[in-house]
Amino acid sequence: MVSDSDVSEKAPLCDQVPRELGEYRASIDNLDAALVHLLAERFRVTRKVGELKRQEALPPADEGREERQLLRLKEIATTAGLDPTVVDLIFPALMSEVRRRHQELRGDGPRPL
Ligand SMILES: C=C(O[C@@H]1C=C(C(=O)O)C=C[C@H]1O)C(=O)O
Repeated sequence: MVSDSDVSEKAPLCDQVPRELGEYRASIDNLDAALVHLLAERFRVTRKVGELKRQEALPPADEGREERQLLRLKEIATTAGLDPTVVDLIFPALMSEVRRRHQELRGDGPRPL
């Protein structure tokens, strides 16, 4: 069983963390907010792509484009000093969600029984 004292040791209150940790976390807060804004913008643009694909009767997925983009982003990551495997962890999930939404826009998502 976890007592109250155990919990407070494992999850210190914000005003009890060392100053340096608090500063790092403030940076993380700002960076995470910026990432969410960038993601929102990416999804706004990919929705336009999905609408265009529906109008033009183009397939929702373009595997070649995804592969080229992943290669490009891994090169950028390496230049930025970031382990490129991070790109492989995040972007395929994003692209998969975009494809799912494109399919949904076409009206061929899963049908109820
Ligand atoms: C956005 C597109 O649609 C899909 C989603 C992609 C993405 O999220 O980057 C890339 C290719 C497609 O599978 C596109 O074709 O450009």
